[in-house]
Amino acid sequence: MKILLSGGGTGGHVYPALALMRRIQEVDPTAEFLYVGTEKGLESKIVKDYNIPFASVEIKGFKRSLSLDTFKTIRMFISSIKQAKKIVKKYQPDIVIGTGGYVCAPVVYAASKLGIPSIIHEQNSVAGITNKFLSRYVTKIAICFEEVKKDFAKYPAKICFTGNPRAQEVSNVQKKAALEEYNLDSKKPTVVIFGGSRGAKKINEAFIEALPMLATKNYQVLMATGDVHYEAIQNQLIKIKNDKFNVSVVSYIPNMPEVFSTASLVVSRSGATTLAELTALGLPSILIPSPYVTNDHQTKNAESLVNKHAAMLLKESELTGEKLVETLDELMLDPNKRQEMAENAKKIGMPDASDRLIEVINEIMKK
Ligand SMILES: CC(=O)N[C@H]1[C@@H](OP(=O)(O)OP(=O)(O)OC[C@H]2O[C@@H](n3ccc(=O)[nH]c3=O)[C@H](O)[C@@H]2O)O[C@H](CO)[C@@H](O)[C@@H]1O
Repeated sequence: MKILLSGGGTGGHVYPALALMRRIQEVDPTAEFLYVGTEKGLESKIVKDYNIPFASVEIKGFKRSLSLDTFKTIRMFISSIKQAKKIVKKYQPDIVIGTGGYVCAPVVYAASKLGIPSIIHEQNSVAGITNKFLSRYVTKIAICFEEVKKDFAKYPAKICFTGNPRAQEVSNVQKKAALEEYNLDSKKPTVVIFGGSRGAKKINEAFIEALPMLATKNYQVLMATGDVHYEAIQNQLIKIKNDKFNVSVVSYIPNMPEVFSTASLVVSRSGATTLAELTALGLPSILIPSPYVTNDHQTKNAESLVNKHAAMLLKESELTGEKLVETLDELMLDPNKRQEMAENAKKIGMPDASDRLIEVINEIMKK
């Protein structure tokens, strides 16, 4: 079977496609893959480590307000459909799977116009613009939250509840000492802090403010700042650093499933793929939704855990260094509370999400 995958912009759209690919490779080693993304998105970096061919189309997202740029973007979108059609015709996939981000729009649309079956995977509790646009053209719509059904209300027969493939991937990872490569001790209670796949300025600022307080704790911290913020953070660290710090700061954590397997608590944005990982593993978390996303969907994502006592919510508007440490202490000094949260998180996890999605693919292929 030849499968064309497309998803991009941020890690939350890329990792689900790659997790699904890895599971398909396990059950069908003869399956072939092509990944289509953009050169500028995070996918061009991430996919390199997965040993599959990568093709790119040139496209950018639409800005909300109308300007001269809008016309350029429309021209680029039309040209990206032509590029995508060329790629699809050449590769001749049996099925095309889009996991969100604007790059999917021309790719999945082109596939549908060429009569190739397709699936979109919506990770969030509120559908993205690209997936809403594509819902009309695709064969199936795979979802992870019941709440998102209303966004695809015109096509109820296409909807299938699968969960996020990344959930299955992380839950199958062998627990191992992954923290030594970050100069930390895998036996010590550890908090992992990151602001989604690209980092979050406000979380980084609170972390810097919290740093002198964190240095005195009996738990350790692994912090990922995001590539674009790393240099600025490094400069700040140099100013305040002393040798006693049990804190490690990196720009990105490439082996997150392994790191999660030894973490005691996670502090992060509430991107849907991260939440799928936390619930599959049963990891307690403090969620700081990004207020800068469409329809405030990260708050809705976070609430789906918080309402079930599976996570704590901390609003970005209330985030300071002191508040961060106070909230961390509340959980890190109370293992019972963490345990309760972990159990509640695990109850909502979907550790068979890839298998469910593979079943949908097989059903389509049979027809
Ligand atoms: C600003 C924005 O539009 N964010 C969206 C984007 O977020 P974003 O890309 O941040 O998505 P998620 O939080 O869902 O996923 C991040 C992924 O990157 C991984 N990771 C992160 C940091 C790191 O150092 N190493 C690493 O491997 C995480 O483990 C996870 O697999 O896609 C998500 C999924 O559609 C949406 O819910 C988010 O709202």
